[in-house]
Amino acid sequence: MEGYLHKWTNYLKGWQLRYFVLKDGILSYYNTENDSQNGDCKRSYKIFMFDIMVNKSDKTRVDLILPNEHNLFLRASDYKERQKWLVALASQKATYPSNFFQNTNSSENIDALMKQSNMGSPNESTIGGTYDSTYFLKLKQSELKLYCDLLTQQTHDFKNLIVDLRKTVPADGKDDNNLVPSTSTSYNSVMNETFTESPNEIDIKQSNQNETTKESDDEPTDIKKLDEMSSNINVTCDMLAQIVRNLIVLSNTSTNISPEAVKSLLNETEAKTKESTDINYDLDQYKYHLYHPLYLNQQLNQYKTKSIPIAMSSQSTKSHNSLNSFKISNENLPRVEILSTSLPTTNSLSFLTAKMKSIDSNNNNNNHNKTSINKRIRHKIPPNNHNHFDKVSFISKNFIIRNYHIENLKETALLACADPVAEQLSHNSAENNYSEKDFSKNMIETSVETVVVTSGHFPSITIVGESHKTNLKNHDISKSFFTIIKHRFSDIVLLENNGIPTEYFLNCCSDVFSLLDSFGSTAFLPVKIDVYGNINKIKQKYLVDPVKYKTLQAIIQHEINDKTTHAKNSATDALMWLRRAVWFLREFLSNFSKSMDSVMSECVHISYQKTLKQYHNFVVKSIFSLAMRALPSKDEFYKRLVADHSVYLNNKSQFEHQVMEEMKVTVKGIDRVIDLIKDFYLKNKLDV
Ligand SMILES: CCCCCCCCCCCCC/C=C/[C@@H](O)[C@H](CO[C@@H]1O[C@H](CO)[C@@H](O)[C@H](O)[C@H]1O)NC(=O)CCCCCCCCCCCCCCCCC
Repeated sequence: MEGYLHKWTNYLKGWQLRYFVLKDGILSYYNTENDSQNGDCKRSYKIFMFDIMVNKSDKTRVDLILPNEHNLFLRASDYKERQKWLVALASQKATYPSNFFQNTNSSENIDALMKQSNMGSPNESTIGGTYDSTYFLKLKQSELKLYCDLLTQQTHDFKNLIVDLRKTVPADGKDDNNLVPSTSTSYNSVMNETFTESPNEIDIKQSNQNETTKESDDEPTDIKKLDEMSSNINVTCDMLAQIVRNLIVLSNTSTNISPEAVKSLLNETEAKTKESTDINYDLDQYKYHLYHPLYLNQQLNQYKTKSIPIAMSSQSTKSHNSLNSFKISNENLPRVEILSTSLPTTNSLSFLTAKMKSIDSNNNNNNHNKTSINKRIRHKIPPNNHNHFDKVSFISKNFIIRNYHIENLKETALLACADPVAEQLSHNSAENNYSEKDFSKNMIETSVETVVVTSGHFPSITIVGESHKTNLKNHDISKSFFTIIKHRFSDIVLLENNGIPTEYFLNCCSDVFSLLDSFGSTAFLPVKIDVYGNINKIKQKYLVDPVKYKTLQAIIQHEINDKTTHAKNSATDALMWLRRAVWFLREFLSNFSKSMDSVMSECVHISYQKTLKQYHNFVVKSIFSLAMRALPSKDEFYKRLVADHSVYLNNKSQFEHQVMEEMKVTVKGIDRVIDLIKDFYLKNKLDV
């Protein structure tokens, strides 16, 4: 959904008209509609962070409340428009819950995609297994809350209106107390307040005329208004009843619900959501800001200093050591926002966490320390680097963490270095006088350096993540999808007895299949649902006991011992299908990277025939045909794989060579794991 809304700025500037776009859980605003088309975004917010409130006195207002932080007050052109935004916001909040943003592709992602597909093309989500009912519960709960609030407000208004009407026209219908002239203003003000979309419809002049004329002329307007109001209440009640029915169904359902049930749940409210949320499964750059590493990078390149928050709280650093163990939290504190194409390394995050803790405890114990940190740092910031500062986020009472995208890494690194050389460089950078050599030397030495810097009111911590740039080989034309994804099959480190690390393997799958998102067509949705459904099933199992299930083989062995390999939603079944998907991918990459002249559709066809086709009935085969028709062209495909389009356009063949090499490396990495899985399955007489 998108459109103009007034946004409260401050007492000086008041309400300002801005163009808002709500999509994929992100509310972004622009100065004008034109700016939205050019991607000139003023700011973006993740909707899950806000409480959506209906304003009690202004029926055109939606208040987005972020406790202890920035609130967003919006005003629609009229009541109906406000209602549409409310429903759209609430629906998006439920569709994109906080942990949706955690990984490049989380399981919630699938649910959201599934929901979108239901809206766009109802039949497409009915393939594959079952879905987790938690998502739908959350969705319905959120809807329930919104409609309860609305109903309360509407009935309250209704009651006020009746009370006011009673005062205006006494029970016997005569204005014995001659109240009409004096109360008409109050009556009108209530009506105006209640029906803000058409305040002028109440004719004040008319109401001041003699009683006979007034009563006969005003009555239809009153009744019209009362009708309108009661029908609004009716709609809200219907919605509520529907949601309650959904909730009853959900509460009687096991944790998994069938695609049919999903369909009926969504179809019931389809009319409402379709109209209000206007979700298309088209490419949306803001979505990629959040979870697609390649697109994130592209956007950052494009918008330089625009902020793209990826929020994670640092709750679980102790027990796990990968980035995925950082959970998004709905609470405001503590939270770390990382604004970087290259997410900080595990080391840097642990370092940061430790640093935060020590700074916090220092601050709590000793105010003097806080002051000295501020002082020490202030003079280190080159003045002209302020504009590189991105979005801020509280991580503790006193501190904010900022990170910088890769384009600013030079400045970041320079700013972040605490040693004398760095300080010297920092000064140089202010004059744009540093050399690349100095910089790279410095980068290596200080790649996880942390320093406290100040900007504005708050002291902040800057961490410098590992630069992917430094990973690039000399001949690399541009970063590709393969260099940017965080988990690569080729990087899998096998554990004892050739154990495949569960978490890393699942992350590899998530990352690599995320490219499908960029294809943009709903035709790939069944594939995504299937793949991520299986990833999720295994993940669920893994999360029960990450230590016990640290390898894929351990999970399957456990099911073998428990004789649950054939149970519904078993990890054994999920891994079998996931392996088949990866096998298909492997074949495709292998075929594609054989020659510069390879044809996309041929490669897909051959790979399909060799791998998946044998397991598919005619329905699934027809889905395959559908996906084939939506295949991107080869050129498009390469564009999806390149971080910097302009570099690609000037060096097409070099980039294509680079990608082909990277594909070959990926194929080798995949081979290692899918062979091990196959061996394990065969050894245990499991279907593979
Ligand atoms: C270049 C892009 C080409 C894309 C072409 C995609 C063609 C795939 C067509 C197949 C559609 C399959 C849809 C779903 C089918 C399911 O019915 C089937 C069975 O599901 C399983 O059912 C079990 C119950 O019976 C259930 O327990 C289990 O959980 C469930 O999985 N599933 C499958 O057949 C698996 C299909 C996987 C398809 C993977 C395709 C991956 C395409 C990847 C392309 C990535 C892009 C290239 C990236 C290159 C850069 C790194």
